[in-house]
Formats: sequence, C-alpha cells, structure tokens
Amino acid sequence: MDADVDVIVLGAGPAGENVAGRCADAGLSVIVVERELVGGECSYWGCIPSKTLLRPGEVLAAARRVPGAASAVTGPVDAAAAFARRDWMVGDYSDSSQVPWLVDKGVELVRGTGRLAGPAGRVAVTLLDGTRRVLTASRAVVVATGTRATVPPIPGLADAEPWDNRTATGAWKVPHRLVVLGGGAVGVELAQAFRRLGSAEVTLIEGSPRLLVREEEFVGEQLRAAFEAAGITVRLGSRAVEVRRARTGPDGPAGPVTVTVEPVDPADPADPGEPVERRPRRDAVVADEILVAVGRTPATGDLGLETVGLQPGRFIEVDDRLRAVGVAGDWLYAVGDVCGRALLTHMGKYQARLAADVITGRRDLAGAPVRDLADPAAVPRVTFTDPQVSAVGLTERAAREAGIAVRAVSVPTGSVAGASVRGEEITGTSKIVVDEARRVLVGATFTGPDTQEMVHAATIAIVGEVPLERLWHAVPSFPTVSEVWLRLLEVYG
Ligand SMILES: Cc1cc2nc3c(=O)[nH]c(=O)nc-3n(C[C@H](O)[C@H](O)[C@H](O)COP(=O)(O)OP(=O)(O)OC[C@H]3O[C@@H](n4cnc5c(N)ncnc54)[C@H](O)[C@@H]3O)c2cc1C
Ligand SMILES: NC(=O)c1ccc[n+]([C@@H]2O[C@H](COP(=O)([O-])OP(=O)(O)OC[C@H]3O[C@@H](n4cnc5c(N)ncnc54)[C@H](O)[C@@H]3O)[C@@H](O)[C@H]2O)c1
Repeated sequence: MDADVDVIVLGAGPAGENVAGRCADAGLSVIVVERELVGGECSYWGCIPSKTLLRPGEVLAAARRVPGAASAVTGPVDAAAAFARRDWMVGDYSDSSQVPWLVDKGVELVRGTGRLAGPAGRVAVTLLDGTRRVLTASRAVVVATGTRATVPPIPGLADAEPWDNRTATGAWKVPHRLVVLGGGAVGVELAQAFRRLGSAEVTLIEGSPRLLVREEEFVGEQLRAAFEAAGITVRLGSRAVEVRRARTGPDGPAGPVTVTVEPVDPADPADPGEPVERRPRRDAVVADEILVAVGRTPATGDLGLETVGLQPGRFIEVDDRLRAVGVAGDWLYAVGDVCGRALLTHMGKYQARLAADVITGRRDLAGAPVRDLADPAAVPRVTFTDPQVSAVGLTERAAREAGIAVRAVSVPTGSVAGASVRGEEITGTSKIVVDEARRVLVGATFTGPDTQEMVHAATIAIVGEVPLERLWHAVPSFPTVSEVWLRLLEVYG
C-alpha cells in the first residue's frame, strides 16, 4: 500500500516545526501532528512568556545602575501592563500567526494526538473531534512531543493546586507570597520575575547545595547573593516533605498553602561557616501559591512506544544522527526535549535541522552523513536572571571529570571600561576553561547583566576549535564588556 507521505512529525513545538519545515524545503511531503498549539511549550508557556515577564524588572534594574537615569525610576514594575504584554507576545494563546509558516512550506498540519502504531512508519491519530485516522510515512517518523512539568510525589502537593510553568507564566495576578520548589532554570527565572513583579515574599527551596547546580560553582553563589539582596529567601540543601492547602469548606475557596521543609540530609552536619539562618532546618513556610519547578517529564507515556519495542514514559535515547536507539530500520527519530539531550529550544531546533538532513541524505563537506557535534560539548545556555548566567560547553569540573587536562582563568566581568560605562555595580565573573593539550577552549561562563550576547563568541571559539594563539588576534571593541576576552587571555598568559 502506498504511504500517505514521506515524513510524519509528532508535535509542532520548535523542534517539530523545524524538522517538518526543513524536510519540506528539501522537497519531501510532510505531515505534522499537533494536539495543542503550533509553537509548543516555548512559545506559549516557556521561553517567550517567562522572558517577557522578566524584562520590565531587568530594564528598571539596569536604569537604577546608571546615575542620571536612576532618579527617573520613580515607581515599581507595572504588573498589569507586563501581563498584557505577555498576552500579546503569546498571541493570546492562539497559533494563528505560527500556522502560516508551516502552510507556506507545504507542510500538512493535522490537529490531533498522534501515537506510534506498530510497523515502521505507522501512526494513529485521534483527531480533535474524536475520530481516528491512520497515517503512514515512507521515510521517517520524527517524535518531537516535548516534555511537561514534573510534579514530584510529595504528600499533599497534587491536591494543593500547585502552579507549574503554564500556570506561572500565564498568571494574571501576583501572589503576595510565593514558594518556588526547585532552583534550576525555571525556578530561578520565575522566582525573580515574581519578586520584581511585586510578590512581597518569595521563598525558593532547592535540594542541592547551590542554585543552577550544573553550572560553575560561582554561578550559584552569585545568584544566591543577588536574590537575598533583593529579598528572596533561598533555602538550599532543603526539600518540601509535605504540602497542605487550607480550605474554607469542601467547595470553598482555596486558602494559603503550608509547605513543610526539611534538610535533604538531616545526618549531614551543617556547615559551621554558614550563618545559622541559612543552614537547612525543618520548619514550615506559608504562601499563597506554590510553583513546582523540579524538572521535566517526557511526553512519551501514551505515545505507543511499546509498539516499536521502546519503553513508554522515558526520554527516547538517540544516536548522533538522532535515530532512536533500539529501533531497527532507521525510520524512527527523536528531536528536542523528548530525546533528553539538552532541554533547550535552540538545541531542539539544531537537532531538528540535523534530523532533516539525515532523512534527506545530506552530507558534510567531507562527504560523510551529517551528525550531532554540539551535544554535549558545545551547548550554549543563558539563564535570564539578574545577574544573567551565560555559559557554553563544559564547566571546569565537568571537563576534569571527562579526563581533560584543563586550566581555567577568571576575571571580574565588571573590570573593563565597557562595564563601567554601562553603570555602577556591574558585578559578575567571566571564566574560560582551556584544554591544555590542544590549547583550545572547552568551556566559558559569563555572569553579569546583559552577558547573553557574549556567549556566542565563546560558542564559535569552542566549535571552531580556535587555538588561543589565534584568539589573541580577535580584538574586542572598546569600550565593550567583550574586553573581558582580552583580560582572560592576558591572565592566561
Ligand atoms: C518556563 C520555561 C522557560 C524556558 N525558557 C527557555 C529559554 O529561555 N530558552 C530555551 O532555549 N529554552 C527554554 N525553555 C525550554 C524550552 O521551552 C524547550 O526546550 C522547548 O520548548 C522544547 O521544544 P520541543 O519542540 O522539543 O517540545 P515542546 O515545545 O514541548 O513541543 C512539543 C509539542 O508536541 C505536542 N505533542 C505532545 N504530544 C503529542 C502527541 N502525542 N501528538 C501530537 N502532538 C503532541 C505538544 O502539544 C507540543 O506542542 C523553557 C522552558 C520552560 C518550562
Ligand atoms: N533560560 C533558559 O534557557 C531556560 C529557562 C527555563 C528552563 N529551561 C530549560 O528547561 C529545563 C527544565 O528546567 P527546570 O528548572 O524545571 O529543571 P532543572 O532540572 O533545570 O532544575 C530542577 C531543580 O530542581 C531541584 N529539585 C528536584 N527535585 C527537588 C525537590 N523535591 N525539592 C527541591 N528541589 C528539587 C533540582 O536539584 C534542580 O536544581 C532546564 O533543564 C532548561 O534546559 C531553560
């Protein structure tokens, strides 16, 4: 029997859209199946609304650092205007502006829930009206179904109407008191966003000893110091063990939520150097809302993975050509969050471009099939807090653990004239990690305001394996913050 199309893509988030678009550009016929909105988590409940809600506070903080501008900042962030701007940025939760991009490329959009259905290339779709349609692809099926927020099995949590990234980024009110569970990227960004939007009390509870624990150690320390200076309570090495939402009756309105907090490891003696108020302890925090930001669960629980020999509910492991490991015939691919490599929009889009190139048989300059070179060695990541955290590649610790003999050097981000021109109290650290054998960068981290635009230079240096001797001739403009590159190379010697 003839197949319906060359390629079927499940999920039209950033990864799914891009694999579909690139396959269509190469002349293949493509169907993309989407059960919610074209654009996915990033456009409506992730990157875009969170950055939009952070931006007003960031601009006011930047102005307050500049004598001459600071005195003009006479009021707080206008939360209602910020929420209205958020609604505009997410297209009022309609994908009508995103669908034409797919249509223009000739991609057919099928609205419904897709499921793998046995033999290679077969997908069953439950359409929005409940009817069922079976589709077949002759070349490939690409899974790009993303993730959703993980809700851990903490007693009482699920019944306490917790916020997740969707509720928080879609909020129309600023809770007076907010508890944030998890100090990863979602937790730190949204804790700061709500504090600056006007929450009087924000308490962040993180199980690890640091915020953003996978970054360089100074990152977590600087972020904690900035948060505490801004009135956010940071409780590290702590976990919620029980959550209770007060109610005025069986159907009455929800009251405050009480979160019982404990040290992660009560047997672990508190660091005597740590001030008493910062040491993990058992007590209760009362708040109006609790935001759960402890990680992501892949949307593979009901995807028919068992019909192709894979285990449901897990990330789909892929090889460096984005083909699902353990599935014969090279027809099943996974890109974006669902493959678990790097849960970032730009990496999902990169994987999507690569998968499309593999499917269409594109070759690299040496004539070999294209493959993923960026995961995990050159993944750029920006956390849009103040101070911003902008990093790429390996941390010093990760490089050493990978057996690379490295030397790392750091300079204060505020040590160059470009930083002083931007304002007072520009703090932060810039650090490079150098593979001593090859004399090339394997990692870089920049903290400080507006470092987001500095990380791509480091990405190019890492991916291009530019020798340090050559980097010396890449002259940063004066007076820019990029002059930290010059300082770093001088310190390196
Ligand atoms: C609060 C927050 C802020 C973030 N900020 C950033 C940021 O600043 N920068 C960054 O790079 N990343 C950020 N991320 C991460 C980013 O959102 C994800 O990496 C990105 O959305 C992943 O894209 P994806 O296409 O793989 O999956 P998704 O965006 O999750 O899209 C998957 C799509 O598949 C659909 N789908 C699922 N199952 C099915 C099915 N069975 N049938 C049909 N359709 C299905 C879903 O409806 C969805 O539209 C953030 C995440 C959060 C939660
Ligand atoms: N600016 C950005 O690029 C951006 C912003 C937001 C999210 N993201 C992406 O989304 C992904 C998911 O973010 P996330 O923050 O949900 O997950 P995460 O894995 O980055 O962080 C979760 C944090 O929660 C902690 N944690 C887990 N269980 C806990 C518990 N019971 N109590 C207290 N702490 C607990 C973990 O130690 C960890 O620090 C990130 O990996 C990132 O790739 C990116």
